[in-house]
Amino acid sequence: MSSPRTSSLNALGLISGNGANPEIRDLQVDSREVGPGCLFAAIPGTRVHGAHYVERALEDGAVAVLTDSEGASIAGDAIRAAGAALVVSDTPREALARTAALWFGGQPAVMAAVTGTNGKTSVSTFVRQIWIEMGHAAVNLGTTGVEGAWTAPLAHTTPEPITLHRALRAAMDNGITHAAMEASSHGLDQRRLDGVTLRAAGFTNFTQDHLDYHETFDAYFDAKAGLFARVLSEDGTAVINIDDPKGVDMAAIARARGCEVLTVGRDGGDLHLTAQRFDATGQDLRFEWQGKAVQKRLDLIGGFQADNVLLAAGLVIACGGQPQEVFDTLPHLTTVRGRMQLAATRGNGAAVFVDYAHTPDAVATALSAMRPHVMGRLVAIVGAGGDRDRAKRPLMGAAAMAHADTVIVTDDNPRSEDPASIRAAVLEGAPGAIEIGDRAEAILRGIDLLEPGDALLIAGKGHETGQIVGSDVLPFDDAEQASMAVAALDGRLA
Ligand SMILES: CC(=O)N[C@H]1[C@@H](OP(=O)(O)OP(=O)(O)OC[C@H]2O[C@@H](n3ccc(=O)[nH]c3=O)[C@H](O)[C@@H]2O)O[C@H](CO)[C@@H](O)[C@@H]1O[C@H](C)C(=O)N[C@@H](C)C(=O)N[C@H](CCC(=O)O)C(=O)O
Ligand SMILES: Nc1ncnc2c1ncn2[C@@H]1O[C@H](COP(=O)(O)OP(=O)(O)OP(=O)(O)O)[C@@H](O)[C@H]1O
Ligand SMILES: N[C@H](CCC[C@H](N)C(=O)O)C(=O)O
Ligand SMILES: [Mg+2]
Repeated sequence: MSSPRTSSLNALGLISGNGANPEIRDLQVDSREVGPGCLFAAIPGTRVHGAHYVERALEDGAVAVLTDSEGASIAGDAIRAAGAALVVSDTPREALARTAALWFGGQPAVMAAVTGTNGKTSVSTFVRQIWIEMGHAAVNLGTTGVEGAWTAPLAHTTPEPITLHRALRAAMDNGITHAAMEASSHGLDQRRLDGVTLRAAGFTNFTQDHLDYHETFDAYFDAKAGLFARVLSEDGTAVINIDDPKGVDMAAIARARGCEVLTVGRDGGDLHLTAQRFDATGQDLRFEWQGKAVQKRLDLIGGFQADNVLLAAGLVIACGGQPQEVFDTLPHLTTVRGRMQLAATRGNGAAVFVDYAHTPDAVATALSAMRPHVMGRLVAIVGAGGDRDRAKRPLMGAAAMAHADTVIVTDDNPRSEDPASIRAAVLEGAPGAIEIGDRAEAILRGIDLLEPGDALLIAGKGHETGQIVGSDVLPFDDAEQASMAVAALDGRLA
């Protein structure tokens, strides 16, 4: 991966209060990673101010520190005593994002980002699939890592700017011309993608999640709105699901800045879904593009995937794709890993799906989306993550009870919390549900319940390959467990 080996502080757009302009050899946001010639970004965190680690960074060779006024008052003396440069910014996270963009000096030429409570991974994956079908070298970047014509693992949905721009530069160096990325609310709030140049930005929907971090719905909305109010430039296009009332607000925010807006929806819009017909393997869609009817096959389970696919098509069009060519790719789209993924089928024909629903709205959406594809009973396995929004737990239980015939409550990444108390919170909203803490056993029991025509949705972990208990990550893959359970049960019955 190529990036500049050195740059001066000023060439990175940063000015030191003492006029120093040292040669910069690396950027770091964590003092533990700092080495000689490094610019250390000492930013205020949720637990501690990074400025408390400046002395350690200076000892390890930092030659410049980017921070805010609070950081300057904590560490200014040490920085001056070491003769290092001190750059003070009111918005140090944004300054870091712009510095990282300049440092790595390149990204795929055509980029789109998508935000919303649910559907970001799905939409960005469909955008990538459409681009690839159209012959472009494309990737999507987010919860499932960098996927497509070039791949790399990522630890976060929207990585912090240094990791993000390193990945974008590496993608570009590997010939990638098109990239679709997820903009998480944490990422937007922390300005992680403020250095990315976007042709288009998309909005899926807005419901409850992450209130542990944002605290109020207003703060959560404002974080997401940052994509249209700040990150998308004025010559970019906002592609908005206007069925969600918050989409109408997002469109107004984008329009007020002079951005073009392309609307998508069932109630109307430039790209307007007018009819859907479901069968066992997918659905037929009828939609209108600027008033002209189009009909296409979609080999995807779940009515909501049509909303995601049309939003993706809108983003590709907003990035310059020719609409008819874009629509012709839709029958070739394939399941997004861990999203309404058919994981196994029992000998009696009953189907087992794995899905990443981990919010109340997603649980309701995923289960109700399965109904038209299922003739018999619908069984759901749900759980909620530890160290995450506690308020969503009973609501997830209630959503499962409202939309499935049988509900099993199990564990999903308890992290540092007591798994039994997380289950108890989910069960508050799901009285009468079956409680089975061990996820493998829950899957086995769920599959054992299936009769001909029934279906099971295993919600919450999707593509994940581990169960996080304490600080350990124990190997666990819902799809693999489902296949093993089907083999064990049908083998026994045969
Ligand atoms: C809650 C949250 O988002 N935290 C992010 C935040 O860390 P923080 O504010 O808690 O950091 P802190 O511990 O207070 O430390 C403050 C600063 O001191 C620095 N430090 C700390 C210790 C040390 O020894 N030396 C040092 O320099 C830290 O690097 C940090 O810059 O800033 C850090 C640096 O940018 C991020 O790495 C970190 O993400 C953590 C790892 C995280 O897990 N975030 C999750 C919740 C997240 O972002 N998830 C979203 C959404 C997922 C979804 O949509 O479902 C995602 O985009 O992945
Ligand atoms: N348009 C949608 N409306 C409602 N629910 C959806 C929609 N798209 C996906 N979902 C549900 O949300 C789950 C997660 O989807 P996806 O991974 O695409 O969302 P995400 O926004 O990327 O999530 P994360 O915040 O974890 O990154 C899916 O498995 C499905 O259950
Ligand atoms: N990436 C999201 C979703 C995780 C889904 C679920 N498996 C959980 O652990 O809560 C998060 O970290 O909140
Ligand atoms: Mg995602």
